[in-house]
Amino acid sequence: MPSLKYQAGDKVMGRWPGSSLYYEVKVLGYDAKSRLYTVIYKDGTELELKEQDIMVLVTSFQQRTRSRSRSNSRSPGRRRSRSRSPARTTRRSSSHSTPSSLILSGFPQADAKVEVDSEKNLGRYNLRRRKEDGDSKAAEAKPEEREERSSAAPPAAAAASTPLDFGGNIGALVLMLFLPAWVLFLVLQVNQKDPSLTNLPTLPPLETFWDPQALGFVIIWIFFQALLYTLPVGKLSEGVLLRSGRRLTYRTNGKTYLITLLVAAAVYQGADLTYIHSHFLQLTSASFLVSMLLSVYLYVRSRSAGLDERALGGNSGKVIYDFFKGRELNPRIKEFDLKFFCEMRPGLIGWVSCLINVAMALAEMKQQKLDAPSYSMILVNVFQLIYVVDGLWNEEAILTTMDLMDDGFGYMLAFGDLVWVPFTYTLQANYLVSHPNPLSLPVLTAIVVLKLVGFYIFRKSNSEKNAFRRNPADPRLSHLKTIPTATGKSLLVSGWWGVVRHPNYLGDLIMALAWSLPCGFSHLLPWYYIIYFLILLVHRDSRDMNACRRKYGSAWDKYCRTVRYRIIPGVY
Ligand SMILES: NC(=O)C1=CN([C@@H]2O[C@H](COP(=O)(O)OP(=O)(O)OC[C@H]3O[C@@H](n4cnc5c(N)ncnc54)[C@H](OP(=O)(O)O)[C@@H]3O)[C@@H](O)[C@H]2O)C=CC1
Ligand SMILES: CC(C)=CCC[C@@H](C)[C@H]1CC=C2C3=C(CC[C@@]21C)[C@@]1(C)CC[C@H](O)C(C)(C)[C@@H]1CC3
Repeated sequence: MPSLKYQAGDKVMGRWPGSSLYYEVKVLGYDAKSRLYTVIYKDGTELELKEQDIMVLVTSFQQRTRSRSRSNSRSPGRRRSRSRSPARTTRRSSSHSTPSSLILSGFPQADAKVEVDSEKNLGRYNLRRRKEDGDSKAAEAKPEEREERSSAAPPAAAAASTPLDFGGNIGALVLMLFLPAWVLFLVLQVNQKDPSLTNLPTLPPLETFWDPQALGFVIIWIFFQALLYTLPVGKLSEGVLLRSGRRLTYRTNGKTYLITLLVAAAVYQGADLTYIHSHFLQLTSASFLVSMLLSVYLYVRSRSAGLDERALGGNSGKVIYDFFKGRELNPRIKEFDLKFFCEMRPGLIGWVSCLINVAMALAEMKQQKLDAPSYSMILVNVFQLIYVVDGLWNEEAILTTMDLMDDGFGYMLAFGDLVWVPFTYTLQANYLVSHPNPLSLPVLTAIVVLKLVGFYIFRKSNSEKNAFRRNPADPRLSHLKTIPTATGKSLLVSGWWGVVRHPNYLGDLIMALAWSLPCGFSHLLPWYYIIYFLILLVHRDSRDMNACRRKYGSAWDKYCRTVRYRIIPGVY
């Protein structure tokens, strides 16, 4: 490569894709067509980088010399503080010719210009490779060592260059208009005697949508849940390490309150919950209003969030897209985490525990003049109750999901949590109120077995990944094979995560099937959930694949080669 800036064999600093972190890499070659350098990181990860993502390596000698001269000019106080905190970044000397990106020796500082602290940085980055991939414990570090190393993993600042999902601004705008319209369609359609596709509902007069009492109930419900969430009862759990270098704590007390609510509902049965069924449209529009106000609040406050507090995917600078996707990663009012609260409490608990689904069962009894809910209704209620109780029981596991780790909190999740989940995930129960579907015992048994199989796969796979991410050295996981990655984190390649790349989605989809089956095959409407869910999870899977490809580079490719299927073994 004669006329090139970097030659094969050169040791340089290469930017880690999607981040502002630079690590030592060796140049392997250059592709004139794509104008990309192939480089290899110290752990063996090979990536292709643009020239602007590469810079000259600052050697330990140069570094030491500069550090010495710099530290000589520093106040003793500053020197002391540096040696006490090895994870701190160092300021770039003005004479240094490297780009103003970040090369980190520890936690990233979004707005700081820092320089290569190569000795320390490389020491941390120089991962011990496994003798073989299957030798899981040989190369795994102690948890505290792992924690330290993983501090180098998260990208420094929310890059505006992160690829846009959903078709960017236009796609986000279309979705923002389409999603509420779709909810409205479902809510109106399910009340039709014949909810088939050839019999579309007519739009009711505008004043039907507005009911101050319904708005009052929605606000009271949310504030009641917020009050329960803030009481100092229950466990405090730690979230994952953030790019800002912080770890947030969450009060994971959902199950305590779910039990309290269920007991309270069983004891106090005087309330006429059928109000929920008869005012479903008004409750939906009231919740939509609340989610809209919340989204505006979230967008406005995100303007004062630091770069390292913004989601990588929601900080594009495109107003509509960022409003939809969510700009701030973990918006909090003091210790009150808005995203965690909205995702786990008002909508989720409202969905099943003592409100919407139960209200549908009561409405069915009233409308069909039954002494007890039908078997189909009982199945749907019990299945979804299991799902929500499980979610709250394992609340801590949500801290390692995409929503909590990667997605900002904006319209998508605010609307999803407060409108989409409570008012569309209840569609099967809503449908059964006026469209009975008697079940024979063998069919009922088959559906129960299907649900249990789905639940088993869902729970086991989610718990396996959560346990591994929390403590990779957990002795209960010692039998699992892993692939090391340049970030210091490993990827599970056997167990559930060796079957397909998203075994948890597989379990979730099987459960979704079991939720629709009790409604029979007379209409497509109650099957909407599984169709939507399939689209959501396939899209989510590809978003995650792209994000992991950016995070883990060739280690991810290796994982994909080993575990070939994404969600359904042998099919997809
Ligand atoms: N009912 C509903 O409407 C919905 C339910 N869900 C459910 O929520 C749950 C969470 O889903 P979601 O947040 O989308 O995704 P996951 O819980 O699957 O999280 C994906 C992350 O897991 C890590 N990961 C991926 N592969 C591996 C591996 N081989 N070894 C170790 N870690 C790995 C990666 O993060 P990293 O490496 O950074 O840790 C990746 O970004 C699922 O069960 C899903 O079915 C999701 C959406 C909607
Ligand atoms: C179309 C649209 C607006 C999509 C928004 C998607 C949200 C509805 C979902 C994104 C991820 C979710 C999760 C759950 C509910 C649905 C949303 C918010 C979840 C809380 C359900 C209960 C599970 O046990 C779970 C905790 C694993 C799950 C987490 C993801």
